[in-house]
Amino acid sequence: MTDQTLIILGASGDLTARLLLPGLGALLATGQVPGLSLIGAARDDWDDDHWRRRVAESFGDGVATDVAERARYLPTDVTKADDLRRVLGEANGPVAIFFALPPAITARACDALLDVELPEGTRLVLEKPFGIDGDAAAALNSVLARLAPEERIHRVDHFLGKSTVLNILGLRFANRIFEPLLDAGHVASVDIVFDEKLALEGRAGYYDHAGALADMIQSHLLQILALLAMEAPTTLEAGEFRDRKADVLRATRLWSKDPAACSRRARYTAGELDGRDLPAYADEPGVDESRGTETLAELVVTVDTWRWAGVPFRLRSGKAVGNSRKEAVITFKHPPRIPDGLRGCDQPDRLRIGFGPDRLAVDFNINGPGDPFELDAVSLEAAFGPGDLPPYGEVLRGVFDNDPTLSVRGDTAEQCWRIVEPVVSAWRAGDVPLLEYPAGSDGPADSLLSESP
Ligand SMILES: NC(=O)C1=CN([C@@H]2O[C@H](COP(=O)(O)OP(=O)(O)OC[C@H]3O[C@@H](n4cnc5c(N)ncnc54)[C@H](OP(=O)(O)O)[C@@H]3O)[C@@H](O)[C@H]2O)C=CC1
Ligand SMILES: O=C1O[C@H](COP(=O)(O)O)[C@@H](O)[C@H](O)[C@H]1O
Repeated sequence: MTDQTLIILGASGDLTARLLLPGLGALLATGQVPGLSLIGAARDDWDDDHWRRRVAESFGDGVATDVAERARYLPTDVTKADDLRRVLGEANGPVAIFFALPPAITARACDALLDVELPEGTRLVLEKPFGIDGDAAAALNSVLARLAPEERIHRVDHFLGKSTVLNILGLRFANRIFEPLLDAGHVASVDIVFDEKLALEGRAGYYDHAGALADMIQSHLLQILALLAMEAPTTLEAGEFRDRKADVLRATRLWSKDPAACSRRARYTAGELDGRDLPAYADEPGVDESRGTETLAELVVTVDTWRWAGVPFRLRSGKAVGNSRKEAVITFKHPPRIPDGLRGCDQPDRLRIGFGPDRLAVDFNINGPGDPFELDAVSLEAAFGPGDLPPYGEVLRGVFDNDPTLSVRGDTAEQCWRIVEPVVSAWRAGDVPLLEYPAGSDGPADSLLSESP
């Protein structure tokens, strides 16, 4: 049994309670991380008992009770080196430091760590968005390089821990029938959509500074794009897998030189969603309306490679959307020639990879009942098997195994900012209007996604 310690900076936050601790509980329940101690740190004036109750509630009944009972909480300002030194002084064995903090605070905490001696083998685990823009991401990478070697820096993107997202690899590279068709010769467009019913949910402190573009598209959806567009790696070992993803993101740029033509931004107004009356985003507690933060973003990019040049990849994510649509849709070109006499072949073939519900569907045209020359659109569906672990459990397994495969490499994090930066500048300059949509609706009418949900 190897003793080690997980330190969670931002222990009182939403991420820690809702996703990180349940993921850790599920991982601990497998017995794969024996000897773990847990330390929580945030500015809140909590004590050990308060933190232990939160940990036990998030783990669930009877899960890793020894870890919950021994957990420590230290009131901490993570931007102060003395506070961080005190927290590290309580740790046993090698340490993993999880920054469950808003990105600007993470950067300040890393600066503070430069004045602290870190135990041998320390792993640094950073949340998305990585930095607040490209310059900040580059600066943060320089600081991190002084704190730990790249293989011990885990830039978390929990979408890479979702079994449905990882299924893209199996679907593409362990089957003969789809992969030969995935190129500009056959594919008309690729849509990656993550529309949520969730609204702000009390997260103004973080979200009002990030917005949908940084919160979802610059991070999660570009990672999905990388998996959908990458060349086949010979192995899923970290070095090669991350190289193939980096190839795609380096080749990705906006569809047009005019950000107004290839981006949309919008914000929800008051509305009703599943019986909940939601206030307008601008009226949510903690929101500064003058920031003009978007709650829905769309972006069209091209992956400028031999395989994909000319295929639009349309990325979209929105909050408080009535129809929770979470999927990647590959739309194929029409067949080059349909014999005269066959009717009803208007729908293009589509491959749909659902991220909730987790399902795979192939839409195509076959004989319907009755007239054999009249075709109907049908869908073949399969459910993806659930993963052993929730996404954060999967991500943490990589951290404890010292395996960075599922984390985002430093250069890739900077590329993701490079891709969205012309849009960020155009939005800041007011070149793209901030549209509105009622909460509970399907989003703004002026959408870049031609296909209706
Ligand atoms: N919530 C989610 O669904 C997800 C969040 N994330 C990422 O997780 C990160 C955190 O988000 P979230 O948990 O929602 O944000 P919250 O605002 O809920 O939590 C932020 C945490 O940081 C702490 N904090 C802030 N400043 C300091 C400081 N100077 N010293 C010590 N603690 C500090 C806060 O405690 P206090 O202010 O009391 O000190 C709080 O515990 C973000 O980068 C987000 O992108 C990623 C995936 C999903
Ligand atoms: O990172 C984030 O992801 C969630 C959506 O992910 P899910 O796994 O909870 O479905 C999103 O709601 C949140 O705004 C964002 O920060």
